[in-house]
Amino acid sequence: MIILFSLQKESSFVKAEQESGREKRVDLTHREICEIKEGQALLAEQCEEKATDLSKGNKMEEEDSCSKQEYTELTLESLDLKAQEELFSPSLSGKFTQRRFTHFVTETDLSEELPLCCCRMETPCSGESLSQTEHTCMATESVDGLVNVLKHEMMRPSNTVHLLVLCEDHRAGMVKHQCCPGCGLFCRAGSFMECRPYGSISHRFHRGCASVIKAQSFCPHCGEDATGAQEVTVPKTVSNPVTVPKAEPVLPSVPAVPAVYPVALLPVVSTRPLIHRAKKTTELERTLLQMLIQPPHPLSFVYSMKPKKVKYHTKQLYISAHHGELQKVIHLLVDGKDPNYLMYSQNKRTPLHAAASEGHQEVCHMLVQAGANLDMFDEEQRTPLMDACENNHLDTVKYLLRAGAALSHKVSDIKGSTCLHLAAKLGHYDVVQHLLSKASKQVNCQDDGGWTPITWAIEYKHRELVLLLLSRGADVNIRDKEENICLHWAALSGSNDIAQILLDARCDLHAVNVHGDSTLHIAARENQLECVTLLLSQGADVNLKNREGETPLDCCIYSSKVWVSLKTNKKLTDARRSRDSHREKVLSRDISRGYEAVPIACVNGVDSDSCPDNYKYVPDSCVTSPINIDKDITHLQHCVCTDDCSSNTCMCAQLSLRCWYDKEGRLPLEFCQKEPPVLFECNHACSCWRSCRNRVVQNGLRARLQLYKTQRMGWGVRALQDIPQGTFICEYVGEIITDAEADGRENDSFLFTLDNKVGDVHCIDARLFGNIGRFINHLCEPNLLAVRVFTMHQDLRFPRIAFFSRKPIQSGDQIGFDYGDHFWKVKSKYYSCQCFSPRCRHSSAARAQSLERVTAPAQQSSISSLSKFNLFNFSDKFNL
Ligand SMILES: C[S@@+](CC[C@H](N)C(=O)[O-])C[C@H]1O[C@@H](n2cnc3c(N)ncnc32)[C@H](O)[C@@H]1O
Repeated sequence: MIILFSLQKESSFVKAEQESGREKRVDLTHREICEIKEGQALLAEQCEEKATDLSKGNKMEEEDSCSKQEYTELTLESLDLKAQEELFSPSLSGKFTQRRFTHFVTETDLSEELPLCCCRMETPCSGESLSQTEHTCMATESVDGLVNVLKHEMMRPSNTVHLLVLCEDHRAGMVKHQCCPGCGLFCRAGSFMECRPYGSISHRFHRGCASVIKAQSFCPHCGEDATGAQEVTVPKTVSNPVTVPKAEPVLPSVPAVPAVYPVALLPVVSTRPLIHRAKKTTELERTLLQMLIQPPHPLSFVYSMKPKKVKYHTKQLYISAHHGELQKVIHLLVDGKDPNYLMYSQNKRTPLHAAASEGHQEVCHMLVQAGANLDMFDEEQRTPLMDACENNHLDTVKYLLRAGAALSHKVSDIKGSTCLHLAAKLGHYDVVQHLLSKASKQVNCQDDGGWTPITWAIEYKHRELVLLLLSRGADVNIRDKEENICLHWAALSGSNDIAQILLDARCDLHAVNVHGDSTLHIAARENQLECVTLLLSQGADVNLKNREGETPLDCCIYSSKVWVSLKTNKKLTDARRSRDSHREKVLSRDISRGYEAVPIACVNGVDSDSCPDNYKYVPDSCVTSPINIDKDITHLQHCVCTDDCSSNTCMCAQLSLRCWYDKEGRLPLEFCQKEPPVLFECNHACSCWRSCRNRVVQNGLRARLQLYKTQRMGWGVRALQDIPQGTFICEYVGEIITDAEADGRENDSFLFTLDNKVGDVHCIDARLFGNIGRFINHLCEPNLLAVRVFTMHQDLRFPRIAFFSRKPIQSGDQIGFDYGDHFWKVKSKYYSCQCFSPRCRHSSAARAQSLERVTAPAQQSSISSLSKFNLFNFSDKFNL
């Protein structure tokens, strides 16, 4: 019983049950025999005949029931004598004999052999047998086109010519290889080719005949290189030749007659042309067969079968072929029964179908020789070769292929299967291997369901066959009509080790079919625990939904082991995904695009936001409208230092009372953080070197920082190294705009006021153009200190805003400065501070408290003194 499962759920399973051809046919055969027993004239006649045979002591019954093995032994015995004779005969080439003998005792694969002669293979024809035929030698002498008929014995130089009844003289000539294997004419006079491989006996043949039997380059007798053969001319000695028109030596016009040799010894040539030339045995064939089967022979029961005047129905040919009754088959063929008879009650199968499905190779050969069509279809479009493949008869498969049977036919009634599909389905390893050796391209041939041979091997768990097919190029990702791939089928059949093999062969674990079912859906639905475990371990998605919205968990049996396994995996997967979602992803290696001396990476471990890209990173402040900054070099105060500007005599340092930077370039611990002085660094008008100590901010960013996503403050900046107090961290860079323009800007979250108390007020807006400073958040306990610094110009309206570490900062700490009370006064309407410092002054709780304090005048002064440094004069701009 073959059940073709659809991979769809139970409700939509397409189950197609079909009777296996073999089982079905066997049943029907029995039925037919029963019918016959019930009174059909045919069998009655046969029974009667058998009874008569038995009473006469006829051995036919025993012979019929003789097993194939017994038959082989008998024939081997008889032929062994021949082989031995050949082996030790001084007249034969040892090589030739060895080839034939080896061939005889080993394999039947004659297709690879040279088409050599069989001049020494006599049919065991005794004088007694000949008494029933005409006592006429059928040998024909060829003397340059003239032929002369001579006397008796039964031989032929090759199977391409008829068996000839020969006289003793011609038998001797045949044995001496004087008969041309191409045309069967004796070469004793006239011109012909002679090959003398070993000097003693010459092998004779016609040059033209050699090409007819495809032996142009070698002697058709011994197989030796024919270039050494010579053309010789022997004077005519025969007095009364029968004159016939001169003609090129050609093959006999009738098909080759089946000789009663064991099939293993019969040279097999493609019988296709013969099949097409003759559907039925000719009169001549029948005569010769009759001659062969008439005489009893001491070595082979084959020849002991006596002719009986029995009239068989052609059906008997089918039945005998099915049962492997070789003699009977021969007898029936001689009797003129049609080898292509269609057995209507058996799906229009032919006798060749019957013999092939049972592996009766020798019967097949007889039928083929008698004109049976190798590629005859039965009602299911099934050929004899398919039957042999399906029933694992390797030798018969080999024979039929050698004889020319086609491999690529498809069976229409069983979903377009080829021989490979049929053999793969049933796990016939050797047959599949042989078929692939003959037609490797068919390895991925799809049947009507879109299934390839490997699909069938997988479904039926033929592990070794799967490996074989993979090694021969089977594609594991070919999709069938439902878009399943091989792994779906392994999941369906629950074949864990095959699934592993397929995964190793890069079968797609995540493929889904037309129903959206993954391999895990299939394994879960089929309750295949081991497969489920394997697929999960390989990373199959336990949460994947099919077209109906079902996950694998929804498909399996509730509380089953598969369910527990999937449930556990789901929990672990969900937990891992949750963890993964928090794992930081690097969104940018360097947001400064190389403009800073150290790269600034951007990471996000909080959400799926990508790197901020709504601004342009610039390393220095810029303008977008005309702003007149005094950069006149003659207006610059500068030093004339000859040292490294570390002394108090440095003019630049004197501007800010002293050089504040220590030799490490840091602000000293005593630097006033409450009211930081304005710093004047040396400039290009100075006499000192560019490397003097009084240049830090102008040297740019040096600390290793990272832009990262905070939990509650949007993007923020953290240190990636421990930073000592007083270290320059970065500048607040942006677009320099007038205060009036700043007031008109829609987004005021990035404004830093440069309130200098000396002239026009300007701001730095980092909203559209900015550096890492624009991401620094407010901390109520800030670790940064904002300091005004002048470097290349000294226009007091436009100080640079430089952040220094107010205290030691540890690697990983968020850096932040105090935005000032005014900022929070404005922004607290929208949000509160999220710094979560114990001393947070702008959290919602802190704000509520401060509202209470507003009524207490004593504390108001303390607030105003605190806000002095970070005083926001107007709006929500950061202020120094
Ligand atoms: C100069 S930006 C700082 C970078 C900003 N976090 C971002 O994602 O672009 C200022 C904005 O950051 C947010 N912010 C800064 N410090 C904060 C704090 N302590 N609490 C809540 N929000 C803060 C506010 O939205 C504020 O308007």
